[in-house]
Amino acid sequence: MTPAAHVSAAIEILDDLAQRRRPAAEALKDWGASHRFAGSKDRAAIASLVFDALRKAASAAWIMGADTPRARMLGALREARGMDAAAIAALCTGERHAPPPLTDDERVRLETATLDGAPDHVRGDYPEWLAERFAAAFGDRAAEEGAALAARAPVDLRVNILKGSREQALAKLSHLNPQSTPLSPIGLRIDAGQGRGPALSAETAYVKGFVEPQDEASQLASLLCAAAPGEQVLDLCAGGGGKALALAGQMHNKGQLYAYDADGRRLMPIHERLERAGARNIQVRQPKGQADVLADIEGRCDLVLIDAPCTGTGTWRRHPDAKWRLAPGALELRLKEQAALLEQAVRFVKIGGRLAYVTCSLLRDENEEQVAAFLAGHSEFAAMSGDEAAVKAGLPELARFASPHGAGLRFSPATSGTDGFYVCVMRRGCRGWV
Ligand SMILES: C[S@@+](CC[C@H](N)C(=O)[O-])C[C@H]1O[C@@H](n2cnc3c(N)ncnc32)[C@H](O)[C@@H]1O
Repeated sequence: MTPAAHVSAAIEILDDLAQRRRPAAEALKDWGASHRFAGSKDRAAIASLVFDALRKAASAAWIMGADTPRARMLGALREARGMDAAAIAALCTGERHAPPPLTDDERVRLETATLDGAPDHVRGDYPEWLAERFAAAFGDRAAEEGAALAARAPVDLRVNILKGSREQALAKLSHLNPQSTPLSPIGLRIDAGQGRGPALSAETAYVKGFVEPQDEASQLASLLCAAAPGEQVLDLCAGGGGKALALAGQMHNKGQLYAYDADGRRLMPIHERLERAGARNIQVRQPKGQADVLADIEGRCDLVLIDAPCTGTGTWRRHPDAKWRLAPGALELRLKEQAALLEQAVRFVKIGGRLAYVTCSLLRDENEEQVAAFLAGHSEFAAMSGDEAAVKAGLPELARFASPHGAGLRFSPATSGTDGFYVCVMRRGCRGWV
C-alpha cells in the first residue's frame, strides 16, 4: 500500500469510530480482517495515523473548521506530524487509493489556520465536559497539560531487580538504544518514534524476565509504597499484576505479598508473569463467590495498596481513543468504587501500617478529594507529606511532585514526562492520634 492509501484507510477507520463508539483497537482489527492484502507494516502505519488523529481530534477539527473523519486526519497530519499543506496535498491526489484532492478551503486552512483564540479543551485536545475539571487540576496550564497528554508516549520498561541491575538490562537491550529513565532508578526508556515500538515479546531480556513494560510513573507509584523485605503486603486491586511484580522486586522475594482482585479473570495473566519474573513471595488470592478469601490477613498488613479503578485520564498518551469514549457516568461510577475500596482496605492495615492509594487519573475528584473524604471519616489515618513519602522511598527528589491540591503526589506528562499518576501514602495510628 502507498502512504496515500494508508491515509485513505485511516479516514475509513475514523469514520467507523465516529459511527460506533468502540475501542480503536477493535476497529483496526476488523479493518485488517476485511483487508487481507494489507501487510503488518501497512496495518502499523494505518494504526499510527488513526491514533494521531485521535490524539489531536479537537485541535485538528478546529484547524480545518469541520469535525469530520477527513478533517481530523488532515488536521492531524499537520498538528501531530508537522506536515505542511504541500506535503498533505501530495498525498491527496485522488488517484487510485489516495484521498480526494484538497479543496481550496482545506488548502487555505492547512496553510494559515492557527489555534489562536481556541478554548483550552481544543488547544489541549480533551473533551469539553472535562474542561472545568482540567481547570481545577491545572489552572491556566490546562491546555499545556492536555497537549502533553496528546503527545506520543515512549516505551518505558521496569528492570526486574530480582534478575539483574539496570546496567545489565541496558546492555542486554543495547540494540534498541535504551536510556535510563530520569526519575525511576529502575526504569529504561526506548523512543518509539512514529511506530509501535519494539516487539518486546520477542526480546530475550523480556522473555527471561529482566524487564517488564511499565510507565515510569507507575514504577514511581510502586516505589513510593516503599515495600520492604519481610513485610506483609496486600495488593487489593492487583489486576494483571504490574504493581505486584514491582513490589515483589522491592521486597527481594522476602515477606509475603497477597494479590487480590474482585475480578478473577483480570488476575489470569499474573501467573505467567510471576513465573517469568522469578517472583516467589506472591500468593494470588482469587475471589471465590461469597467466601472471604482475605479473612486471614485482617489487621495484619504492613502495607495495603489500592491501585484503584479510575478514569485513566493520565494514560491518554497510550490510549488516545479512551479520552473521547469516556462518559460522565463512568467518572461517577469510578468515584463510588474508589470510596468503597478505601473503606474496604481499612480492615487489613495493621496499626503502624500504611495504606497507599494510587490512580492513573489527573482529576482532583478521584485523587486529593477522594483521600480528603476518606481521612475526614478516619482519624486513625494520616497522609504522609510528599517529602516524607519521597524520603521513605529513598527518592527525595520526588518531593517536588507533592500535590498543590492536598495530600499526595501527582505526576503528569507535562511536569514529570510520565503518564499521569496520583499517589498518596497514609499511615495508620490509633483512632484519634492525629
Ligand atoms: C487500575 S486496575 C489495576 C492494575 C494493576 N494493579 C496493575 O498494576 O497491573 C484496577 C483493578 O481494580 C479492580 N477492582 C475494582 N473494584 C474492586 C474491588 N472492589 N475490589 C478489588 N478489586 C477491584 C479491577 O478489577 C481492576 O483490575
